[in-house]
Amino acid sequence: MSRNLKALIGPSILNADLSQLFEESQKLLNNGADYLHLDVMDGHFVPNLTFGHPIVKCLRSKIKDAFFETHMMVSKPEQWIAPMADAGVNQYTFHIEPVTNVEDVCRKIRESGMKVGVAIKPGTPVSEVEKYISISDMVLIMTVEPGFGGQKFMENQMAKVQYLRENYPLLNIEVDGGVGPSTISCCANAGANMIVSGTAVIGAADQASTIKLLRDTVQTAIDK
Ligand SMILES: O=C(CO)[C@H](O)[C@H](O)COP(=O)(O)O
Ligand SMILES: [Fe+2]
Repeated sequence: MSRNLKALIGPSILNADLSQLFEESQKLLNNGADYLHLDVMDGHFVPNLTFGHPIVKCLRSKIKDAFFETHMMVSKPEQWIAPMADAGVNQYTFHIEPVTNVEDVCRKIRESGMKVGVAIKPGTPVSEVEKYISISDMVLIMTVEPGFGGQKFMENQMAKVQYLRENYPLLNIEVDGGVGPSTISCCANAGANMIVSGTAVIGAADQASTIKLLRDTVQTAIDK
């Protein structure tokens, strides 16, 4: 795999104690998280609700320097670009499934100063997202049906990751859903370099060593 790639671990705070969002986030960063993955759900694209830009803005006011990725599980990603940029988001990752003009959304995200992530659900073919690689900074391959934390990792999604890694050696490929110590080798060997892990990290007795294990496993595969 290309040595120019970097293993990055972005814990998801979805299943954390959200009444303590700042403390939980700071703890993850103190324990070695490379970035924070913030799951935004609108109750329409997915059957669940979380939080939006006002909460992200509050978190940003207390955490100045961490990289924030918002995973936008929403039906109208275009609607939230400006508010999320204003809230201090660094990367805006959105699902392409409900969007008719993906190029337009990518351009608007970039113009607002954020990095662009494009995401697909397990049922969406990788060819659907491949079209947008040249105008994106990262592709997210979901390894659960989006909507809830704590679900079982879908190993059959690794074929998509493998295909992308073989064809795009320098692409940032993120996996999200059911990823933890027992499934990380699978992700690392397929070629993912950006790892979202929610339940496995939040619930770990030792967060720092869990984050380190995830990162070391992925970096070892990259350096092979
Ligand atoms: O996008 C998501 C769900 O839609 C979450 O990021 C994901 O589920 C992470 O949590 P876990 O590691 O517990 O699966
Ligand atoms: Fe997510």
